[in-house]
Order: sequence, then C-alpha cells, then structure tokens
Amino acid sequence: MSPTIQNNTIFLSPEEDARLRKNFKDRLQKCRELSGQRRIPSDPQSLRSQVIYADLMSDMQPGPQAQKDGAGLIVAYAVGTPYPPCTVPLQNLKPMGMHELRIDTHHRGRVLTVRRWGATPVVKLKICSWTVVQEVREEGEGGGEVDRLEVGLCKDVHGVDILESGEVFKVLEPWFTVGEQGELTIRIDHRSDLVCIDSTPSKADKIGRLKNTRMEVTKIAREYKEEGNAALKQRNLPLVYSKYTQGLEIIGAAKEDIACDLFRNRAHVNLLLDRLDGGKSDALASLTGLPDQKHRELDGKAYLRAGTAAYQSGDFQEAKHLFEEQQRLLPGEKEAAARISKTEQRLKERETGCYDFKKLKASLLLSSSRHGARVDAASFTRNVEIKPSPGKGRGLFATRGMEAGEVIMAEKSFCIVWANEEEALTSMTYDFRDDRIRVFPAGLCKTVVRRLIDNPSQVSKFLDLYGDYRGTESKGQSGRDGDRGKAIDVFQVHDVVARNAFGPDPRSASAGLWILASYINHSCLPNSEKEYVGDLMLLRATRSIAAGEEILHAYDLSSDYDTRMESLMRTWGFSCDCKLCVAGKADSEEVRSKRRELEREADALIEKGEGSSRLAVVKARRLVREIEGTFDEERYKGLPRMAVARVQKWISEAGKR
Ligand SMILES: C[S@@+](CC[C@H](N)C(=O)[O-])C[C@H]1O[C@@H](n2cnc3c(N)ncnc32)[C@H](O)[C@@H]1O
Repeated sequence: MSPTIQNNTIFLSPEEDARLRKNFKDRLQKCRELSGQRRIPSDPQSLRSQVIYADLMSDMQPGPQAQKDGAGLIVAYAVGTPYPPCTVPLQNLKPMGMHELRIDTHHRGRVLTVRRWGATPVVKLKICSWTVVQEVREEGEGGGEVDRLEVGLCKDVHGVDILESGEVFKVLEPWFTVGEQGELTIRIDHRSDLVCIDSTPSKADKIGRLKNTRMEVTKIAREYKEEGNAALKQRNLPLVYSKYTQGLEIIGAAKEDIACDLFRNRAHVNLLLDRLDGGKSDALASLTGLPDQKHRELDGKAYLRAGTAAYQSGDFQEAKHLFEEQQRLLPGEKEAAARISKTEQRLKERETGCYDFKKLKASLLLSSSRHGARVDAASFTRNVEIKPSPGKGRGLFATRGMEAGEVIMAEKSFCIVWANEEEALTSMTYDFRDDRIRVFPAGLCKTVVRRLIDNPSQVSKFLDLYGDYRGTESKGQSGRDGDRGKAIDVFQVHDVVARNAFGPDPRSASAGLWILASYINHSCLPNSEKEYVGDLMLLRATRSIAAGEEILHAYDLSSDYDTRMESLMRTWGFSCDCKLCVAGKADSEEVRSKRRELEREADALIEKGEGSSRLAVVKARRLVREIEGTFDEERYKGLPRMAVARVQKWISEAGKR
C-alpha cells in the first residue's frame, strides 16, 4: 500500500511507517554519537561531485524521504529538538573558522562568513536547499575550507532561493549537524540566522575617499535611485529594495528631496513585496509637507501608498484618514474619493457584519491568480471575546445571545495557501518529541514565516496563539541589527501552525490560519459551523447561543469514537470529554467494532451507487435500525448518533429522487 492522506490522517503501511521512523531515528542516533567531535575537513572535489549529481537528480526526486501517494509525492521530514534563533547583533558576534566547528553543536556567540564555492549549483528540494560554500577568511589569508550549507523549509525570499540570492553569507551562531540528506552539514533552520551580504564594491567606500562632500553624497544616492528604478523594470524586487536602502543609508538623516524620493519609491516596492509595515512607514517618512504643486502631488502619492498599506493590514480607520489626507492635497483626484468610499464600506462591514455576498462571490470568479480566492472584505468580530475556558486554555465566548443560523463572526484569513498555488505543500512530519508522524501544511508554515519576517507588527498576535513550544520569548525576539527586524523562531511558528491551521476544504490540500477563530475550542457537540467565501470564514450558530456561552466547533467529525480520539490527540494534543465522548468511551470494544462494521457496510451501499432502488433503500433502513441498536438508549439519551447520520441523509435524498 502507498501512503495516502485523508481528512488530516495519513495512512501508511506498517513497513512504510517503520522505514520512515528508522531513517529519522538513525539520523538522530548518528548525531548523538558524533556530538561534540571535531569536524573533519571535507574533500572539496567529492563535495562538488555530490552537489552536481544531486542538482541533476533534484528535478526527479524531491528528497530521500519522499513517499509516493498514488497522486504524487508526499515529502517527509523530521521536526527536531527546537533551539532559539540568534538574537545577538551581528557586530557582537565573534568570527569563527570552519576548523572550529564541532558536530551537533550550536556555536553560540559566533559567526561564520562563507561564499558560494566556485560555480557549484544550489540543490533546490521541496523542504530544503543546499550548496557548497567556502569559508571567507580575513583579507590576504587565501582560500578557506569548504563544506555543505543547508537551509531548511523557509528557504525562499519572494520566489528566490535564499542561497541563490547572494554570493556571501554570514551564518549566525552556526549549527554543524547531520542534515536532511544524512550528511554532515552547516544547517540553517531559522531564516534570520542566514544573512546575505552584498559583495559588490560599495559606493560608500568611494564616498569615504572623496571626503564626503554633500554634493557627491546626493549624486551617489541618485545613482542608487536610478539603479533601483532599473531593477524595478526587471521585476527584481529584492534588488530594488536593496538599492533604495543603500541610497538612504548614504543620505543619512538629511531631509533632502532625494531622500524623500527614495523613501517613496521604497514604499512602493515594500507594497509589492507585501511588506505592509515598511510600506506605511516609508511612505510617511517621504512626506515633504511643501506647498507647491509638485510636492503636493508627491505627498499625495505618499499618502496613497501609506493608506494602501493600512488598508491591506485591515487598519481601515487609519486607511480612511490617510486617503482623506491624499484628497485634501489633491482635491480633484477621483481615485482618492473611490478609495475612501471602499474603505467606508469595509468599516460598515466591520460594524454590522452585513456583506454583499453576491459581489464577493463575483469577485472570486474574476480575481487574478495573485489574489486568487481572497476577497476584499473586513472581519466582523464584535459578537465574541477571548476568555479563559476551564480545562481548555483560552476560548471564544459570545458577547450577546444569538439565534440558530445567525453569523456569529466573519474573519479574513491571516494567511492562506490554496491547493492550486505555487506555495502549496502538504508534507508528512516525523516529530522526535512525541514520536508521531503527522500531516503538516508545510507550505502554509513557510508562508507564515515569510509574512512575519516581512511584517514585524503581526508577530505578537500570531505568536500569542496556542502552540506547544513557546520559544525562549513568546512574542518573537526583539529588533536586531536595525532594519533586519525580528528573529523569527521557526520551531515556534511550526507548533502554532500545527495546532491552529485548518483546511477550508477537507478534500484539498488548501490550508489557512484565522487568528480569532484559532481561539475556538473543540466539542463533538458544537454550537457553530464554518463556511467560506474565498478566504472569508463565516462562523454560523447551529443552535441558539446565550450571551456568555462558549463558542465551540467540531475539529473532527469522525463518527467513530476511537478514530475521533486518535485524530484529536495526534493533531491537537488533547482528549475530548464532552457528553458524546463520555458515552462513547463507555461502549465496549465489541459494540464499537460492530458499529464500525455496520457503518462500513452502509458506506459501501451508498458508494456502490445503487441509486434509489427500493431494495437498496430497504437494505439501508435495516442498517439504520441495526446501527441504532448498538447505542445504549439510556446513555445516549438526547445525544446524536453520528454513525447513522450519513445513511439517514442518503435515505431521505433517495425518497426525493
Ligand atoms: C485552536 S487552539 C484553541 C484555543 C486554545 N484553547 C488556546 O488557549 O489558545 C487548539 C488547542 O486548544 C485546546 N483544546 C481545544 N479544544 C479542547 C477541548 N475540548 N478540550 C481540551 N483542550 C482543548 C488544545 O490544547 C488544542 O490543541
């Protein structure tokens, strides 16, 4: 049997399960045995052959642990022991050489500088990339040693593999260990631990020699601006960002026109890169406040960019204010009025929960691939609040009474990856911490990491969500090296995604995360259900809900008690003790197994597609009676009999045919 994934559950044959575990455990064992030993210098030629061969093979096989699942390949990888990212400023780290590396050791307080070696390719696998790097020594010391450098899951920067995005890298607090391929390697898990250094000769050096005349500084800043504009035409966004930033670094704090131009242009590229925090702050920093027409137009543009960043962050009140500022500077501008009206629409949705669903659905049909299945709408959350839920951590509670069918709340996704998008990746993970193999939305995890690195203001609300590993500091690490932002703990992100992500469509590999909905606890007897319009999640009451009552949702709807328990424990790490589970637990193993068998028989009858033939309906009715007979009347009084739900629905539909 090949592995298959269904409803968050992975089905592996015992042999496949054992083989996977053995591979991962062997790697761990090798790590332990070699721990603390000195690194033996690698043979450069043999490394070169390996990387060239692996690069050729990478198109055909995404990694040694990939499993065929019939439809394609499921990549498997191990989640190891968490460790924190480096939070020490770069200038405070002590340089080290490759000869100092010890196996399975985090070299805290140290930094290793490397460059991609010769013309070696980068091997790009789904869950990691690797290449061969050479140590960069102090000037005049000749070529350094070479070794492997491997970057884990979060390896792409806006579509560019990080190892391909530069030549020279600083590896912060290097970890030398056994990598995904079973080879000894310098391994990066936290993307913020790898810093790409611009190795092109700096114009700043030239400035130093020219004794910093102001005219020269302005001229060079203009050159950076032109180079950035040229890179924008080529759509090389990381390069555009870097050019404008270098221009700004040279200008310093001076409020000259060129500085305002660079900030305004960088605001634009930030928006293209979905860096909303930077988009807003750069746009506001570019304001000149000068009264002539030219500067009013430029400032109007800046307010438009700042407003767009606020709008896309869901900050509609601020967006409205910024668009109004744009209108004040450029009174005749029609676009500004349209933006204000759109923002007012969002504010109304936020206040009332009234949406134009027809329009939203129509927009989904028209949407481009970049914003595919994402709607332009505001979240409506005023009917709920987060409060402690005894025995379950925190939960979501109703602030007022609601009727069955009413929308309790509507929430835009924090992050979503649809199955048809390039970032989509469902993988199997083997977690050393609890020895479990799970289905994991690795593509979503990667996208969240990028989002957090790019938008530090969103870190704390994400890391406040429930996750087993809390990191060394639950709100993300504070700023480091100025513009480099927060160091994001990838292990912490992994654990939050693992416990809070949902698939809007259980039949597909789409996965998303909704911040407020992540506080909803599970019950097999829920009072709400989710539906989706694109990435807008609507939570509806399935029965009347009193003010102050906890909102509960069924994470797993398996009718069989054992299957449900296993899924809740494996994916969310808890056992449910609702009334239905208490009743189910009291059933004998014999009764549970008989019920399972009858339910399978009913499913087979439905799937055989015998339509509504009288005989099939008679057979189905008999099965309903037999399944119902397995429930103890007294114990299940007032409780749903989930095992008959599907077949009963089929019978009632058959009656209509
Ligand atoms: C999506 S979060 C829900 C919010 C979470 N309670 C919190 O404090 O942030 C899922 C986690 O909540 C807890 N949980 C949810 N439903 C539960 C239940 N019925 N009983 C016990 N724990 C539950 C589990 O720890 C689970 O992994």
